[in-house]
Amino acid sequence: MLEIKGISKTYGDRRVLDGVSFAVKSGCLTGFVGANGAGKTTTMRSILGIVEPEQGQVLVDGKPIGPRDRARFGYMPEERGLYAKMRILEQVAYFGELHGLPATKATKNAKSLLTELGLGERLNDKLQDLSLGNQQRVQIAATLVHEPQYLMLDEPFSGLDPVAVDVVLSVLQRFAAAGVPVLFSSHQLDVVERLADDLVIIANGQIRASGARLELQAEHSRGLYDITTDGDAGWMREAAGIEVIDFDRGSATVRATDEHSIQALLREAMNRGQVLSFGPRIEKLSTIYKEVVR
Ligand SMILES: Nc1ncnc2c1ncn2[C@@H]1O[C@H](COP(=O)(O)OP(=O)(O)OP(=O)(O)O)[C@@H](O)[C@H]1O
Repeated sequence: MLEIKGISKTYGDRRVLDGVSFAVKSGCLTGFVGANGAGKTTTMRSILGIVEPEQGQVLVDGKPIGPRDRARFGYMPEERGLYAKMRILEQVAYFGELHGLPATKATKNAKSLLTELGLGERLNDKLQDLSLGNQQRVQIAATLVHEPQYLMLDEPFSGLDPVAVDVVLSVLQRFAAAGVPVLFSSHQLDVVERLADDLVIIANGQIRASGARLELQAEHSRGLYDITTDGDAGWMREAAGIEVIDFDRGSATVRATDEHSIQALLREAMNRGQVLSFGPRIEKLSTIYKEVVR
């Protein structure tokens, strides 16, 4: 497990990280979400020791992180740094060797990762001859080639088509399943909602929410229901203990103050006509995000 405890960083008179604390659990994909400039990259750089925070510490399995731990990290920075004219297999293997792998092992890992990422037919192509999405896959292979035991990726899914997102996801899940803590930042909330086991939401250098995604969604969905009737649902606005959040003719999203109010609403709806569908609503991450960063 990777723990970030009370990290603060100031540039000039701007505090860009303010007591940032969260954990990245082994075996989990943790999505790191925040607006531009919220502090995601600075947090990742602090974990890696590229940025020196004034306060706070990073713990690896309960102990302060050291250079040996950092050598076992895989980090994919926001600024991609590959060689345009180098063949991709050679290039990924080279990154493996830079991390201390023997040449044969580096080539073996590079080949199997690139193949897993769907580039098995392109091993001898130069990077510059690949589409941007495929170049991104190569960058991911270069991040993973030395079999890192901790993973941090800045926007690994940006610019990928839906099939590529799934390919990269399955590779990251394989690492997570082997016990690797995986932290990835993303602006694509729909992608994070689908992929992340845990969530960390940062705004203005402060952590606004963190923990299991499903728990966070359940917490923000308490008392929320979707109901569709065959008539006009306008009467629900007057129902006791009910707040209508959204409304479109026969359909409404409501928040009930208690169990009794929602049961009464359902009975009344059935008295008035047909209830076509009814069920608890799980709040979307994009809505929760807007609520917690406000
Ligand atoms: N070396 C630096 N000197 C001065 N300010 C910096 C430096 N690095 C980052 N900042 C500032 O710190 C804040 C946080 O930046 P950071 O790159 O961590 O945000 P981010 O969440 O990664 O944003 P994005 O989603 O746009 O990548 C920003 O206001 C940025 O301008």
